[in-house]
Amino acid sequence: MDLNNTKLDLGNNIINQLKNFQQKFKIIQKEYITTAEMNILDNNCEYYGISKRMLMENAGIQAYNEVINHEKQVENTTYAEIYLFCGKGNNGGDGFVLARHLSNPHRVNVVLLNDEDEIKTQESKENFDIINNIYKFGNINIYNLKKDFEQLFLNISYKLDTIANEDECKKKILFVDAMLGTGISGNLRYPYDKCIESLNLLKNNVNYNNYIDIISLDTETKGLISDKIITFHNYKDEYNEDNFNNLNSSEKSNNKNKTILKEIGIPDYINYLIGIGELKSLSKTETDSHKGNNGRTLVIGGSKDYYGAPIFSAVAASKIVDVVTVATVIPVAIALKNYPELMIKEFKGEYFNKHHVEELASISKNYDSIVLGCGIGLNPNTKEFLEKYLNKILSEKESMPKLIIDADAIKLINPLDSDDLNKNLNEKNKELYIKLFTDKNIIFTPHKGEFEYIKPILKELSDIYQSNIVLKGKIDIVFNKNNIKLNMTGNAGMTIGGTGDILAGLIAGFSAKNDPYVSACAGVFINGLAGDYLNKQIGYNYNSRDILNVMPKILHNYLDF
Ligand SMILES: NC(=O)C1=CN([C@@H]2O[C@H](COP(=O)(O)OP(=O)(O)OC[C@H]3O[C@@H](n4cnc5c(N)ncnc54)[C@H](O)[C@@H]3O)[C@@H](O)[C@H]2O)[C@@H](O)CC1
Ligand SMILES: [K+]
Repeated sequence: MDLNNTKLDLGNNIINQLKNFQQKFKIIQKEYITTAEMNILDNNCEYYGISKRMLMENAGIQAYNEVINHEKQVENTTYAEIYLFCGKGNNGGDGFVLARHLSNPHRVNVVLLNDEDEIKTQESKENFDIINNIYKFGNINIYNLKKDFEQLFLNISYKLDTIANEDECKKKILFVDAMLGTGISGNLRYPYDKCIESLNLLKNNVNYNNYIDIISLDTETKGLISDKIITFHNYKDEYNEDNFNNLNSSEKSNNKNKTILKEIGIPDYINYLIGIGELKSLSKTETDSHKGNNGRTLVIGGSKDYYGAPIFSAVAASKIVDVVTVATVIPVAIALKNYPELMIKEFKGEYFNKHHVEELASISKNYDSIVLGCGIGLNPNTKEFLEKYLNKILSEKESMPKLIIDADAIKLINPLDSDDLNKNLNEKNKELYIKLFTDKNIIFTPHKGEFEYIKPILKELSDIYQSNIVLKGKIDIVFNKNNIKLNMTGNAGMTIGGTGDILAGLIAGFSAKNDPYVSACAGVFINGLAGDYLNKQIGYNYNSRDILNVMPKILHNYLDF
């Protein structure tokens, strides 16, 4: 099964192939999505044309359907009043959409937790404006909680008393929690904290309890006890991490039982596509930074046979981090004199060998990320060097930089005792490749041929591998034990020499200060984007140096680096 033999028509056959790939390498996707991943998905939806405005409308309609179902749950119960507590983020935006749909025929009270001019996003503002335009005609009241707090909760208690007294008519009041969703950070600020307190008080009041329903949109705002959570797209329990983990098992299952998951128009395959989201999630260059703050990368590579590879890799990394050192052997170091932006650490000899291990291992811990392998060659001394070097730095776990293992290094560390790739893995350096493949800070960047050296190891360690693999090809596959994504950028022009070295350098640059998996995704994406940009300008007449030259422009276009 090979994703790269697909015809241009991607269709769902690529998803089936992806599923086969997942099975083959026992990639188990998590059942829920984290906030960071949701934000990446948001931006990727936008990148592929599914706007946040569309998603918000879908969320609001899905919530509307659920509210109506919930209302009907008890025989001829109706919501005499609905209060939607709306925050200033997009969770609040969902509330505005829901209010619009509920306002006919329900009586709807939109309660702003912040002032109108604090509403954060365009899509949320637009949905509030609609409410503002029609509320005179619809059954809609608008409150500003900071101004109306006392009066509002007095009104609510009065209405609850009235309903409680007319018991026979089965009326209820619905509170919708559209205060905070996945954008919550830290402890609740006023008036969110007081609002939650007041709602919980009302809910716990025996005189009112039967006449109140509380429904949370997307996530339960911290501290609120709601009857139902309508969450969108993937179930998010990472958001509830603080109180989710504190919940005991029965509460946890209750949390899940009261959560209903609604799809909002994000097609499943978008989860598998790399887009602008990964790039945007990377930490930005700190403005008031001093040298080294924005990452330090070490490139270990080069040999008598290849001197260009480590340079391509190092120059690529230098577009992202502010300190790049090339550790290489003398024939390459001479060529590096023309690259003043790079620091050089020179080692005697024409190939790396075991005498270089001590010194190189000791300087390695001063770096945030390391590229290992570009142009390093297949000399037997180098194989011995790699095994000793890797064993040494992998034994010092605490200061382990992110490690990108590329090109010949992938071949050299292969634990097979012969070139016959189907032979069993030999015991000789088994503990080395177990260390290598169970470290989530390690990223392998094989092309198809080099992947043959990795496959048998992944098979044997299929239950425990944690490292990241970038399987380069027409469609790049970036995966680890719990994630798999495809990269669609790039074109046939990218097969020129050096693009793999550039990719390794970009991933090292990104991963110096960011999550290794996301950095690997961002690396293949931006590398292909640069190639596509050049392809549009000059067809296939570009080389790796051209890619390096346009990289700052591409990075700037897509990132506020
Ligand atoms: N991700 C998606 O695909 C979709 C997301 N949608 C909604 O968008 C939400 C995420 O929107 P946002 O990222 O704007 O985040 P939120 O809507 O959760 O709001 C975040 C804002 O609330 C404020 N805030 C954060 N923590 C606070 C605290 N402790 N006390 C007081 N104020 C606090 C901050 O100013 C922040 O800007 C989701 O939960 C979901 O409801 C929907 O529109 C559907 C589509
Ligand atoms: K909420």
